[in-house]
Amino acid sequence: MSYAVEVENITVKYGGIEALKNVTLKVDKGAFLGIIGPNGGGKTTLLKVILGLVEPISGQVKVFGQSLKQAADKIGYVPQISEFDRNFPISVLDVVLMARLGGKFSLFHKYSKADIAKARDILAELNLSQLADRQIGQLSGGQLQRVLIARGLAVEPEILLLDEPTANVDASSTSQIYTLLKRLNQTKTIIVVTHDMAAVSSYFDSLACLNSKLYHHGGKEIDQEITEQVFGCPVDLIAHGHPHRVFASHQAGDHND
Ligand SMILES: Nc1ncnc2c1ncn2[C@@H]1O[C@H](COP(=O)(O)OP(=O)(O)OP(=O)(O)O)[C@@H](O)[C@H]1O
Repeated sequence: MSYAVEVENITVKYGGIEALKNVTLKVDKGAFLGIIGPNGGGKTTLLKVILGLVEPISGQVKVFGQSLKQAADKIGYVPQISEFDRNFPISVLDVVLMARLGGKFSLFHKYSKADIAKARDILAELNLSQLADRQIGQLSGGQLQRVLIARGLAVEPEILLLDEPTANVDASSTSQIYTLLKRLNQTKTIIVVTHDMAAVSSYFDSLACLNSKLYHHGGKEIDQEITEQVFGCPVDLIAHGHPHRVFASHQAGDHND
């Protein structure tokens, strides 16, 4: 089995803060991986290391067996919605088009017909065509999140990394977004940082638990010992009503599911 992403012995420090300690994570091609952990546990940092946006002090990352430089165009990124300035006066179509330029964005750039056609195709695939000319400031949270996914897909990646894609959306948009990701997973490796434990139980096929160190990577049924190590609190505080499905060793009958 070839790995989509191989993170080996990565350590990241921000000044005195050790955000990642010796993290090794090998993600199979075609995986739909959820990364969970407490606030400040290093989840975003790990995504940024995989993207080459944060430089580790030790360790290495490979994507499909290649260096990050060689494989940069194989990865699409959907940042946390809070990192995105929705007051920027730009249309939905332009958000997707800009991503096709990579780092070479210029206000005076003229997009090729092929770029415009591709951006429109992606919007159509995500059922967003009717919003193409809408200013992003006029979108709902769920719509903006799907536009950001469209932007992540604009580079036609083989791997899609998403940071909290359902943090600010309601239950119906959440299920729409995960259904969409599940569909995209038919052709892409998907890695999602999330606090959404319901998603963990119903959508992901594997799970990584991170709190500076990686405590678990494998099946999505994790035991109480791991959750206490990772979160430092009882399971019930994080399970949001889905303890049985998520936590295999949890006592049956403790909760009404
Ligand atoms: N640019 C930075 N400079 C300094 N410290 C940082 C920087 N980015 C992150 N950190 C620190 O590194 C640690 C890990 O942060 P990170 O954002 O990776 O965690 P996270 O698991 O994504 O958190 P959350 O769930 O709250 O989004 C935190 O202590 C954070 O304050």
